[in-house]
Amino acid sequence: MDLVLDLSDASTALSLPHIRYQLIRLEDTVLYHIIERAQFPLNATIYEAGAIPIPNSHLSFSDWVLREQEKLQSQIRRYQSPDEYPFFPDAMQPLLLPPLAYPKVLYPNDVNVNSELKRRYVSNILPGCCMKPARAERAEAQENYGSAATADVSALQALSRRIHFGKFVAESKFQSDPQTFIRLIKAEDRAGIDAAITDAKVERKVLERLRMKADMYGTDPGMNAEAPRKVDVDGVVAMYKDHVIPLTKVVEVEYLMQRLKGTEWE
Ligand SMILES: O=C(O)C(=O)C[C@]1(C(=O)O)C=C[C@@H](O)C=C1
Repeated sequence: MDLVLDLSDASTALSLPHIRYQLIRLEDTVLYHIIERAQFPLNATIYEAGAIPIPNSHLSFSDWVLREQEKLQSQIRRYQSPDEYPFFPDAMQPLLLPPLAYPKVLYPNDVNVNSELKRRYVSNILPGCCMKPARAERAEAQENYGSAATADVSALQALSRRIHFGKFVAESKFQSDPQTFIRLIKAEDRAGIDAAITDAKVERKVLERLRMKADMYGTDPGMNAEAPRKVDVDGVVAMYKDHVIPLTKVVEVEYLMQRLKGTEWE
């Protein structure tokens, strides 16, 4: 799979402006896939295990589609890329293509917040982003079950990639001030690490820009300016404010907590 971060040399890969540029670019990817998903009703049935019978599986329909996609994509190197993490690590298959040699930019770690992301996606993000008239009037449409689950795969993968980019942000911040981070990590001071990686001004800018993008991308040129947007703009902002940014910070903190393992930092 393509890696949007330029890994050809480690200093570019870990430059904070470069990483932030990629985070901004990923906003477009996330928004695009959420807009695609929002054209279908919520279809809560597809998230309920057992509601749609699947031979030899107890998974919900949506989970089954995601797991099968991951099985396939694992064979074509998707999860070799250091910014891609599976939702179903147990589904990984042997590679069909020869492995790629990515330069080692990140410190070895097992941080993966995808289970929590998927839980929040189903219970909060999706109900918040689907348009309200669609929620009320188009409660279920079984003819869209496949389309909705397919759109979920793309949306979840884009969100996961954005959130796990936190590892590159954390590595960059660590390298710019190792002494501070080593002290906090050794003290297991997660709250202190969280405070050290937080930049409230950048977060405000992310949310302002996202509101403008959701409003713009959710409108067609020539459409009546008052017409409903293709996606719930407040829902999109809440998705980032309450879930995407907080989970990115969890990834940053947990990555840093593992950053000194096996090293002899003094
Ligand atoms: O850009 C950064 O410095 C990040 O750590 C990323 C991010 C975000 O998720 O957008 C998270 C924490 C910071 O407070 C600001 C922004």
